[in-house]
Amino acid sequence: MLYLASKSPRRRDLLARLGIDFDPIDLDIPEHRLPGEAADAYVSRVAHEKARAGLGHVAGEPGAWVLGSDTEVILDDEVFGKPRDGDDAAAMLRRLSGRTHRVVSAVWLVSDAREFEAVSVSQVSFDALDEARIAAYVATGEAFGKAGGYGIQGAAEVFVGRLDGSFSGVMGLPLRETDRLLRRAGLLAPVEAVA
Ligand SMILES: Cc1cn([C@H]2C[C@H](O)[C@@H](COP(=O)(O)OP(=O)(O)OP(=O)(O)O)O2)c(=O)[nH]c1=O
Repeated sequence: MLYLASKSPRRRDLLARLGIDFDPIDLDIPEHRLPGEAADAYVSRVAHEKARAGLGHVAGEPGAWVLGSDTEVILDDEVFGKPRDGDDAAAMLRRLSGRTHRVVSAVWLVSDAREFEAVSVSQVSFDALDEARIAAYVATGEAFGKAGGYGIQGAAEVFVGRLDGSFSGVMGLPLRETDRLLRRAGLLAPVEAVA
């Protein structure tokens, strides 16, 4: 049985697109970067902690696998998590305006016996945003609950001049990488080699 350790409705929708049955597990894992911890290592650690905590939830169930994921926006080694409030969201968008940032999504698939990780890194270039656009976007409410204070799958897509990477990865669960993990674990059939 596969479990998804996530409260995120987006992750649930994305995983469902891979055509695999799973049950979601609601968890609240604290997300705090440790002093001196590299940004990418932090994303990986949090995703791992989510997956491991999910496994703790279903402890003892034979054959249980748990998927956990974390997504962060990273600019100049600074990690932008989910905004605290509207001012925080506007401040993040001001910093992202006219620049290219990275979006890192780490995915861990864990069982009692084995663990696999995949990481998706995307480069996202934002157009220059003026105060009126930032205020209008924050007023839509879309910024909340999303790393960096924006959702590429919504109205913020118009800010994106260029995306080099994975659209689903930016949204929270990179589908190609997750599909590969599930195949490595034997939860989906291996892909036949094409001659
Ligand atoms: C950059 C970006 C992030 N996001 C979302 C994906 C993640 O849900 C969220 C980052 O927060 P996360 O801490 O990765 O995830 P979460 O708290 O929403 O869910 P859970 O820990 O229960 O799995 O930001 C978008 O939906 N669109 C985007 O364009």
